Amino acid sequence: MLSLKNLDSFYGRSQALHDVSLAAPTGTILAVLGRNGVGKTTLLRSILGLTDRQSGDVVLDGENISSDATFRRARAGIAYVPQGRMIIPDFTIRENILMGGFAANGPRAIPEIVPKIFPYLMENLDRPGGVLSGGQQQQLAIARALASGPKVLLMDEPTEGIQPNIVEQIEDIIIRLNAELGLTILLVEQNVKFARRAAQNFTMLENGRVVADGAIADLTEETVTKHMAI
Ligand SMILES: Nc1ncnc2c1ncn2[C@@H]1O[C@H](COP(=O)(O)OP(=O)(O)OP(=O)(O)O)[C@@H](O)[C@H]1O
Repeated sequence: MLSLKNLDSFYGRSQALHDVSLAAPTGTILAVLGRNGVGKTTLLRSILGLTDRQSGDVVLDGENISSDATFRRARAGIAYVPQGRMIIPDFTIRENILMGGFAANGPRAIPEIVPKIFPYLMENLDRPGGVLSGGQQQQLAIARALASGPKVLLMDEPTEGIQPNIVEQIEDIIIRLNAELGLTILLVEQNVKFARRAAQNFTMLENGRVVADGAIADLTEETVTKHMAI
């Protein structure tokens, strides 16, 4: 279980998150919803200690990791698939994947599930990451995150900017990673339809605060319109 208690988070003097509490039970998907700029990316970054300053608790499986350095949080089992993918274009696909292993203590290896879910990457390990399409780069970012052997995946708008015909494939992979590896996933999404398909629970943010949360089955269209319509 990953939980946040009364989390405040800051960039310089500017407070981006206010008193955020949430819980993602082990093996579930929690959708983090809200308009652009409400603090969804900041929430994921705060879990890894990547903002300038934060207070409150980040608790993973009963252990309070909120004063740990980022690399210790990664070693505790949290991996990040950032918005924009952030792969290194001049590194090979293999190097990009193995880079994720540096976040963990164990041997550096291509994770066992990668050939099953991303055969294209396995067949092209020596090609540079930069030649991949958006969808393939997203696969690579997910493979890199898996290389640290995580318990929790933080995913920031994983289908953003990806060709419509590939979006469903990425969505299916996310659902599979949860179902087959039992990964707990925090899924930042603007796509409510996918959030409803994948997640058990949701948290809605507005201006850096939680304004609604609960089981995704209880997320009403009224709440979506109120907090997500532009
Ligand atoms: N590095 C930064 N330095 C200062 N302020 C920042 C920084 N990153 C984000 N912010 C501010 O924090 C607030 C929350 O931004 P954040 O990127 O977390 O929102 P978001 O919901 O993820 O938006 P988007 O969907 O556009 O990614 C915004 O007001 C933003 O301007």
